Amino acid sequence: MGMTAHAHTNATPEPLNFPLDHVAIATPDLDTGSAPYRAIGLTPEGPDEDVDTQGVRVRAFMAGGTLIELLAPTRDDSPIAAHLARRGPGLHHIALRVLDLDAEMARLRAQGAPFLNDEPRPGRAGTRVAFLHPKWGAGTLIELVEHPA
Ligand SMILES: C[C@@H](C(=O)O)C(=O)SCCNC(=O)CCNC(=O)[C@H](O)C(C)(C)COP(=O)(O)OP(=O)(O)OC[C@H]1O[C@@H](n2cnc3c(N)ncnc32)[C@H](O)[C@@H]1OP(=O)(O)O
Ligand SMILES: [Co+2]
Repeated sequence: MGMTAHAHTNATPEPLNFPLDHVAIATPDLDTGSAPYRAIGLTPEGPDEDVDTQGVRVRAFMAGGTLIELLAPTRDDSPIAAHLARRGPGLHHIALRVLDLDAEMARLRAQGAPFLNDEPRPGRAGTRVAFLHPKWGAGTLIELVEHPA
């Protein structure tokens, strides 16, 4: 079916800019936060990962092509510890995948977008990440994430 729809049906698809990479959920405890996703039938992708520069431990569940990431704080000064204290557990941020993080940061900065970090920072699984302030994000903390080549 559909063989005539595209001239290059079997070609590797071009990687897209801005697909939804992950949705992140703050939890005081990864097992507690994971319970609903395990009950639904998802299983974690590999082992939990500590991202020391963000003060978080991450457990990722693949849901279709998008991850649901549970984030638990590993330090008192973790942004997740602050979030849990002020806003409680639940949705924390969304992350959009970009092909060239440095280029997207420069482009958005030229429009006045307020990045929370001056330079890209290490994220889970060898990624580089940058965050935009939730006020600018119309109430949502937005992350841009670039995967290793
Ligand atoms: C592992 C890695 C990966 O994906 O690979 C990760 O994701 S690490 C994920 C963890 N790392 C990060 O989140 C790093 C970036 N985050 C931060 O810098 C911080 O957490 C902020 C987002 C700036 C929030 O810190 P803080 O609340 O102290 O800032 P602020 O006082 O300027 O708050 C400004 C306003 O934003 C609101 N606000 C705070 N956190 C929010 C959130 N997650 N979603 C939506 N709104 C939020 C506050 O209630 C406040 O609103 P009102 O003024 O109306 O009260
Ligand atoms: Co994230």
